[in-house]
Amino acid sequence: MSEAIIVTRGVEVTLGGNPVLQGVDLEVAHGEIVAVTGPNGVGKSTLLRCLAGLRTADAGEVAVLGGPPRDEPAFWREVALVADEPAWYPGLTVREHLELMAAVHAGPRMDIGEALESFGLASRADAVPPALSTGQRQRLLLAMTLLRPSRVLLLDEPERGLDAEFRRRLAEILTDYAAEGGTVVMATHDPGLAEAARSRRVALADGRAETTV
Ligand SMILES: Nc1ncnc2c1ncn2[C@@H]1O[C@H](COP(=O)(O)OP(=O)(O)OP(=O)(O)O)[C@@H](O)[C@H]1O
Repeated sequence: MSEAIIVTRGVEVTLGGNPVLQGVDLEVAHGEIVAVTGPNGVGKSTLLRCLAGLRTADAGEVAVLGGPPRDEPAFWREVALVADEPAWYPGLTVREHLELMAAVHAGPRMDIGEALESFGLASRADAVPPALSTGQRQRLLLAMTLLRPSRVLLLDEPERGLDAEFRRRLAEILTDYAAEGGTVVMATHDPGLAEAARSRRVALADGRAETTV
């Protein structure tokens, strides 16, 4: 068994007086892709927020890369998150967003042209985000995140707004990332994406996590 990069033990979170997570045990190995599934409101985003250190568990333990997640630069240099907060600047073009990521993160994983091609954004390279479609903006967020080096990728419904063809492409992008030694946890409602990415499926139900496939 390879080294566990993410470990949770008995994680409990109560929100607005309601128990959401009630003892989540999860281990994610180095190079593994885990898809967290389950109905709306079951706690997938809450679990990701705990892994990202954006929410503290009321009980239990969370370790990412050997220690508790910390909302500080050293942690965020290793861990990349795509959630639903917009992370783009209205005054910069698609190409400039990618140039910005390449400039601030040492050792980008691909060059700008490659990223534009890989994420299907070449024809929109000179557009600003407000002029992009919903799916193109999501591709931009993913391109910015995958361009920078990281060891852990946390994705909250990465399929949001993406067409079927690009979802298949995303599965390849994620398997390549994992093959390079990255570890992925994504919350998803798309069983096709979870399967195409050859992920281990972990279903959240009644506040607990269970591997299903
Ligand atoms: N700030 C908050 N205060 C109170 N309740 C909250 C808060 N944030 C989330 N919740 C509740 O916690 C539960 C879990 O929410 P969460 O967003 O983690 O679910 P999810 O599985 O990601 O859902 P979805 O599939 O709809 O994205 C939901 O019932 C939600 O209404």
